[in-house]
Amino acid sequence: MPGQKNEIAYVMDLNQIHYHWPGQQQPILSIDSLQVQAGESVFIYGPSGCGKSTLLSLMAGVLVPDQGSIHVAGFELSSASAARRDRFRADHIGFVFQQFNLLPYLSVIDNVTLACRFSKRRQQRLKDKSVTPEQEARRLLARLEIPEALWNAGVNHLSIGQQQRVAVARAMIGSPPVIIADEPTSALDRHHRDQFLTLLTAEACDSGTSLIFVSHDEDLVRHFSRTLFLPEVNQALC
Ligand SMILES: Nc1ncnc2c1ncn2[C@@H]1O[C@H](COP(=O)(O)OP(=O)(O)OP(=O)(O)O)[C@@H](O)[C@H]1O
Repeated sequence: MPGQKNEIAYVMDLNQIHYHWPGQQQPILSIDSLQVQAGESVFIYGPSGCGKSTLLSLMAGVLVPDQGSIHVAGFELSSASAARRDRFRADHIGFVFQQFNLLPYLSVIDNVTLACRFSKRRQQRLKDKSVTPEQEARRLLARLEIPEALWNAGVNHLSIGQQQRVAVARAMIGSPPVIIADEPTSALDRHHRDQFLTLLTAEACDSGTSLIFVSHDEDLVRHFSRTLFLPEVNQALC
């Protein structure tokens, strides 16, 4: 298959990446090599403005690098068309954004199952386990400690912390090989932040999903199996 590597060694494999935003002279990112293995949970941290969100957008195929290659689960995302990247992302990458991007006019359950409606791959993975999207949404919501009384409510009835966990359930449904999370804990107090990370990393570990999580908050390091300080990996000036 075009764009497919023969041997899938890494869930995320970046080589010789350069990226600069339009209108800027200097690249914001210049990374020789960065790999994430299947099942790893990797914490990427660094100061504000050092390029963490830009890196995640490249990993998710929202942006494409000026140079270099990005393979995700063996597929060369960096040379694929925009439409192919969008399809690949829906099937293989769960994205948890800073603002969660939940749909306010849908219930909690419908927000979670929506990810399956856009992806036959996610549906198929659930079918292989003889589970419906609704059953899996219920399992994930229970696992992430969303009270059952809220499952049919609109998402705007939920606290910020609950909305974050719904966003995680939506990212995880249908077992994508990788979850990418962009600083989703910034609005939480220390207790709720630790509780959220414990639930997120436990579910990722149990489902064999790799987790790539960025933050400027070094305190979160202990929740992850590996830590990267982005300014050390990034040869571009921060
Ligand atoms: N949409 C954009 N257009 C142009 N330049 C951008 C854009 N987004 C980010 N940048 C530039 O890239 C730099 C890195 O931004 P990025 O959001 O990746 O950093 P970050 O490490 O995630 O920061 P923070 O921790 O504050 O979220 C910014 O300083 C900015 O100059």
